[in-house]
Amino acid sequence: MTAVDASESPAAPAGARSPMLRVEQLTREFRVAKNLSFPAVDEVSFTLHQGETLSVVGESGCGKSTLGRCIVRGIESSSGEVNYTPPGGEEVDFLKLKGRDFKQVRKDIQMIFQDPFSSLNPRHTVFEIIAEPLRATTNMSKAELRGKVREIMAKVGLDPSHLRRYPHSFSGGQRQRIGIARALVTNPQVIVADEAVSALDVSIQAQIINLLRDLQEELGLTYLFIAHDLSIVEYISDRVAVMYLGQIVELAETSAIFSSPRHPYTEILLSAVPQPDPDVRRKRIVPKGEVPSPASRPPGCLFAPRCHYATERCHEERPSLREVEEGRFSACHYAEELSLRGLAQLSVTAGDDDMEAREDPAREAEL
Ligand SMILES: Nc1ncnc2c1ncn2[C@@H]1O[C@H](COP(=O)(O)OP(=O)(O)OP(=O)(O)O)[C@@H](O)[C@H]1O
Repeated sequence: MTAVDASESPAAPAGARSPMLRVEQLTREFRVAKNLSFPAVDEVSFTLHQGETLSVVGESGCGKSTLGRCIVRGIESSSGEVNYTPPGGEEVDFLKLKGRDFKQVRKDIQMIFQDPFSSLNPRHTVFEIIAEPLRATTNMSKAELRGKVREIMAKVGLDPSHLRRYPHSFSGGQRQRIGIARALVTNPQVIVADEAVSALDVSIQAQIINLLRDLQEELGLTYLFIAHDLSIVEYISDRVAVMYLGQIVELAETSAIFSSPRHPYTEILLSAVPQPDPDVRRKRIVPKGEVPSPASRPPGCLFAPRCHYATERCHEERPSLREVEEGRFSACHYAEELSLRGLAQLSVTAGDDDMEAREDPAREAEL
């Protein structure tokens, strides 16, 4: 388990914006057999600041969606806190709220889902879909609801006169705009966007990403952006959290993550990102072995069985997520040594041999 003291919860560097969502030791276990459960989200702690975009990345199954759904209370958490500070208000633990207090904060924390095809009820009109969160959290009259829905449709680039249409008459991009309108209709502060563009064509992805950025600027939104496309993440994020087997293994500002990762898993993820410059290509680092089953977790560092740099210590002692530099957090015993290498040293010009890192004796000797 990652042991993160609440006082060292990963936060942005000093001078950054005020904390809006403080996630503390959030855990969600799933039962896979009668006496066997595993933490899909494992004592995750981080702070989301007002107006920032924090992206959560990691390979399929690492717990990104479960984390997002726990934060918006789409599913119950097993333990932990989601402390929310409304603008000008007092911090509350969203997970503990009930009744009117719950509804009040529910309006402020909304989610955009991945698939605009399956997440919209095909039997409901656009009006019914977008108005639903308002119906659940307010007592607005039908006329008020209609006015609000029209207003938000226009804001996300939909024609307000289409509010009686059904989802099937819209394209993928337009459907995602409907999903965004539904998330925005309650005037939220925090949006959890779970793979919000990955089901869309590339040209449409750019439009939706730019819409999200424009809305953030106009409305002062705070985003938790769950994604696996690192090119989009680099473009959209202020900070990036890297997840592996339910835990955050690295968290830092975007430029720091992309220029000099401080965790071997981040290094591997980045080595797979296509380079825009055809004369420069990165060595693709191939992790050892398979992703371990989430239910059979190794005793030491969770990544050690696949890590090219793992030592005996890594197999025995679980590293906690610690601040290795101001605003930079890594759960690697050797994070400081990694900083000396980083991906800059892995860049090679086209034509060089594309070796796996484990075959490079010089790299192995560095540890
Ligand atoms: N309802 C469930 N019951 C049991 N296990 C689940 C359930 N939902 C998710 N899991 C498991 O929890 C782990 C995390 O899943 P999750 O969907 O959060 O990962 P992810 O990183 O979002 O993956 P993807 O990018 O593929 O959506 C996986 O091992 C998944 O199989």
